[in-house]
Amino acid sequence: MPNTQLARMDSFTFPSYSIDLSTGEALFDYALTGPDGEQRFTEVITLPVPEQSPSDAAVAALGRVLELLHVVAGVSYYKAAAPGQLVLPAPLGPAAAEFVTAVYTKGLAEYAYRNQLPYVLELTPQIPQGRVRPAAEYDNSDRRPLSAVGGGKDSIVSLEALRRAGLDPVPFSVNPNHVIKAVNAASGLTALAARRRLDPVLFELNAAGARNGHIPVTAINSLIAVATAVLHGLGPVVMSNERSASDPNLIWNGHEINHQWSKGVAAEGLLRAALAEHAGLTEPYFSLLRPLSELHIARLFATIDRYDDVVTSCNAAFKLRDASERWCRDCPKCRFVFLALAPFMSRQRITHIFGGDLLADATQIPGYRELLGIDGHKPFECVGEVEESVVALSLLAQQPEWRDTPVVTALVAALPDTAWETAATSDTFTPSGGPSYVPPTYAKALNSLTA
Ligand SMILES: CC(=O)N[C@H]1[C@@H](OP(=O)(O)OP(=O)(O)OC[C@H]2O[C@@H](n3ccc(=O)[nH]c3=O)[C@H](O)[C@@H]2O)O[C@H](CO)[C@@H](O)[C@@H]1O[C@H](C)C(=O)N[C@@H](C)C(=O)N[C@@H](CCC(=O)O)C(=O)O
Ligand SMILES: Nc1ncnc2c1ncn2[C@@H]1O[C@H](COP(=O)(O)OP(=O)(O)OP(=O)(O)O)[C@@H](O)[C@H]1O
Repeated sequence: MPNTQLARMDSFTFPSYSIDLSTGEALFDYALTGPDGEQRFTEVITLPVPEQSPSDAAVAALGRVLELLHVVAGVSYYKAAAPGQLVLPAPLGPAAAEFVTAVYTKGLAEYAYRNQLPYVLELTPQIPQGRVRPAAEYDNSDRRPLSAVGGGKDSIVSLEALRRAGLDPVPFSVNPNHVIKAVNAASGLTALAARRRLDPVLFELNAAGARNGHIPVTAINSLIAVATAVLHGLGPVVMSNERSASDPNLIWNGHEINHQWSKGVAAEGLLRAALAEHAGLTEPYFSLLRPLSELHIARLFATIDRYDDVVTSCNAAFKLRDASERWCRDCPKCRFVFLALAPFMSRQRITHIFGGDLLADATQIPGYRELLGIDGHKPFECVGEVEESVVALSLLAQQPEWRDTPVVTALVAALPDTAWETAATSDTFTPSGGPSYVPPTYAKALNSLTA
């Protein structure tokens, strides 16, 4: 379909979804419609099939989770045209409606900003009138947790904390690539995986110049994880989203633009409430690392060495096409993670993990200036707060192994005196007292890493 026609699309709808429990394959249909006709899409999500048939209660709860997933996974196709009307397939209660609205507005905020589409930030879904049948309560809170694994340091910290605390986690990933498979192998635990196949038509439209941009992928992965946990009779989904994920990159037209919105604490609260209301799940989902800074997580990661040969946090390794083998060593995430880990491990160990030494490379200085808030705004990537970067630099500046490297020397000279005062009084290593949904049974799990 030519892009002139796509640009005239005025409505996005959700014609149907279905699941075949014998194969785990769910089909989610979407449609963009306008005066020139219709563009249909089908996304295929395949859940792992359990050995034992799920109970009737589990199947009922699963159906409700998939209803939410159908609507949320539509963001990938909605964004190809961003019509003004978003017409939901069925009535929703207030909590589910609030969550879905937030996914399409706050979750697409970076997309709206980059494409200069301010109305997306104010989108109000059209929700069919009618009563939503209340969900039966489904309490799986005391079962084994499903621990989402993304291949990076954060999910490794959670997985090890849960394991050492005796909570017997099951690793889980969507579309595990070679990095995730290697992390799972290093853990020695038996993992579950779901498959997600975007409609290839979307890539054709993208190649032809359709609107494109960032989507709240964690909201989609999270619901796939919850669906898998319910289908397998497992307990809560444990995420590894840190406190800095809640910080916006910038403010635009009075709205917060946050690349990591669906990793933030507000999204976590909305998803939990939607799952409780719509699917009856009492303890479905939380982030174990929510109270911690990235730097604090990096310090915990440094205490674990069994994943050094495989851990990879660089997003370039997770592209659908032309992915990098491991760390690309030239993106904001590689720069930030290197800076965050360096104070807590030897130069030899970190150089082994990354395949190179970023602080010895003067061409990295401009990128580090952005992370430290000297130039530009916080990059649109999963990176910590400016204050965390400043604290990491202040630690490196005191270490003989690091203080004379070209990058550390240049950055120390560039930072204003006020930054050092901020670093000296920083609460980076104090868990925040802000909102966190970690249940009491799990709250002490992180101590198992430092004990
Ligand atoms: C790996 C990556 O960073 N991808 C982002 C990149 O996309 P690119 O074209 O370079 O590569 P692909 O990921 O292979 O995507 C190909 C096209 O498919 C579209 N698409 C992909 C996944 C999906 O669920 N829906 C889709 O429509 C995509 O738009 C591409 O056209 O740039 C894109 C545009 O900015 C980003 O949307 C891609 O981000 C992925 C969805 C992704 O998985 N990104 C995570 C690594 C990521 O950014 N995570 C954030 C958390 C964000 C959140 O709120 O969940 C983080 O860790 O901070
Ligand atoms: N493919 C995936 N399948 C399931 N969960 C995922 C996947 N990718 C990321 N996640 C989860 O989403 C959350 C955010 O991912 P993120 O990439 O920030 O974490 P990470 O890979 O553990 O660590 P790092 O921040 O070092 O990259 C984490 O809880 C992670 O476990």
